[in-house]
Amino acid sequence: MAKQTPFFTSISRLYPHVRPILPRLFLGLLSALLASLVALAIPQVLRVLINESLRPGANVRAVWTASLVVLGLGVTEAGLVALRRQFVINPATTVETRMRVSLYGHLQDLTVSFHDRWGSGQLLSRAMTDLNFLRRWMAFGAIMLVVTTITVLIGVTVMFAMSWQLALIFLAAAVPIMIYGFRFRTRFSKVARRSQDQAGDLATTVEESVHGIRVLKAFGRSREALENFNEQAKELRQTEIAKARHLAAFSLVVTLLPELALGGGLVVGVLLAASGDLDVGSLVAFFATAAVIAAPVEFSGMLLAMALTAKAAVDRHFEVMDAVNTVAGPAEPQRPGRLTGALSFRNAAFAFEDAPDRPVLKDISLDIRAGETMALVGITGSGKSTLLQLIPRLYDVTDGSITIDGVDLRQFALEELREIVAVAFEDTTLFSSSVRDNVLLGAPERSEEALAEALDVAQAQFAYSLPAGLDTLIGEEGLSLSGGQRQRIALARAIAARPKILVLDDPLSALDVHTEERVEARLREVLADTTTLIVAHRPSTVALADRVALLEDGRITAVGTHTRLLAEHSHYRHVIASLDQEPRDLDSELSALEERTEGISQ
Ligand SMILES: Nc1ncnc2c1ncn2[C@@H]1O[C@H](COP(=O)(O)OP(=O)(O)OP(=O)(O)O)[C@@H](O)[C@H]1O
Repeated sequence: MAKQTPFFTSISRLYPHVRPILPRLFLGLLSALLASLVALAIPQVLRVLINESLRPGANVRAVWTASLVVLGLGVTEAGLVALRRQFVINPATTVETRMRVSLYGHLQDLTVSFHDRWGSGQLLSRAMTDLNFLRRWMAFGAIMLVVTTITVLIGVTVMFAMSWQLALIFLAAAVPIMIYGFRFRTRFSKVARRSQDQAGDLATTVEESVHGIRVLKAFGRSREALENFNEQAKELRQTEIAKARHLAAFSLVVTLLPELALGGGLVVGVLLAASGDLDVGSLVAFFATAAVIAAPVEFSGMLLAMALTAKAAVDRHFEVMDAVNTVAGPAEPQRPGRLTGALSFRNAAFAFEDAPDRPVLKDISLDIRAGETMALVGITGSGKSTLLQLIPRLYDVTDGSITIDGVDLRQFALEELREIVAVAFEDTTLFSSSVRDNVLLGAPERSEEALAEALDVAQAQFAYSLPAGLDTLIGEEGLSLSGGQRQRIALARAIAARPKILVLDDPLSALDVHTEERVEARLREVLADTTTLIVAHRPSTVALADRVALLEDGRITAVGTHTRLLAEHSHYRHVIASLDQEPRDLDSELSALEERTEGISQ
């Protein structure tokens, strides 16, 4: 459960965003306040009207004048309400947009560890629902809360001025309202927060099931997914009902008590008028004033509920904005004197944030020479993908260091590091845009040549035959590509970035043998002067490498050529044998390799 902060501490955090629009908000507030004061003035005109027109020999012109004044005040009040809207709606949408953009920017900066922990729906609901609510609160709820408070205070003062005895009856009704209001605030805050969090969880479930719709259908789990969703939706409904109940109970109190005061006040008022202690005009004006402030008082429950929901929205927004980006570039970045792409791990270790005592990578020391291609081999779960993700600093080492040409990754400007290192993961993500944009995502220059070469190396020529060629929309909202096609586009994206260091996480796993052979042939040429670390799940991928590093339970246990490791390392032989789909005779393969190597060296 998030820790509760006082209301004003939370709301004051909006100040930097609201500051630029404060003058317009203030004008909006002023319009709303004037509208309320005009409404409060009407009973005073009524008082004069009654006292003047009902007395014997009254002047008929005075009746007309007073009626016209009442009409004029009514029109002015309507005009001022419209003016409030005019003043605040535009600036409030500006604040909403700015906060949304800064949230999105911050989410882009935050670490992968942060995104591992946060459900996408929670972030979605913060970016959309919470900020949408905050806009409506700034433009209406906050202003009306201030105006209502001022109106009630002025109204009560006017009522005291007209008859302190009657006003005291109304004041007595206000005491239980305030006590109840305090309890309402505490209870409502909790359910408001709970409902917003549950709405976020519900959004995560929708997102996940839409994303995984094929799996759910294929495994016939749609019914379970629906039941799970139904449960979550019911929980949210219960919370919403609890919210509505709290609000209804408070609204009942704020409506009923003034009505009771009105009844009691009427009896006392008539007695005062009968005894001559109060003139009839003041009696009517008193109750007309009470009627004017009755509406804001009744409305106060809703306004308070809006304010508490807005506070929860602010807290939720800043929970994300306060998350610190631990993977940031240094204030004074360094770069190597000469960038060759030599990559070194020095006693590097890594543990995920949720399991700090169980390091996934331990004491990794590995040197990959500039231009060298090294394959990373290990059984499933040994930490290969995790190790690759350390290189573009998707995660930071928890111990030791990784350097490029002697400079620690953490000393590079982050943008520069990510220009030096390009990645292609097995699980490819394509964006909702054209093939061209997807491939050139990280390219230093958006040239047709770079695009064509990258597609050629990745053997992704199929892209030219798509309905709109390279301008075909792919990704979530575009054309669906096959797994192998997606992988080749992702590989082309990594190649088009022309990195010094290429990090490939089993990028050919979905390709058929022939396409894989062609990609490998072209990759060999490209990789000639690019330092490459490639996770290999197939012996054919291992064959691309100059040397192989064997990862066993998070440790590098052997480094060498494929031939040497086959000859000397039993676990390596075991891993290679397990990678192969076809049964292989490793001994005869080794003899053949040795013969070939001897032939070359002679
Ligand atoms: N985000 C994460 N949070 C916590 N633990 C994780 C996370 N990602 C991976 N792990 C754990 O780290 C270990 C290594 O995972 P990793 O994906 O690096 O293995 P791998 O060698 O690439 O496996 P595979 O060959 O199956 O892809 C696994 O035990 C996995 O459960």
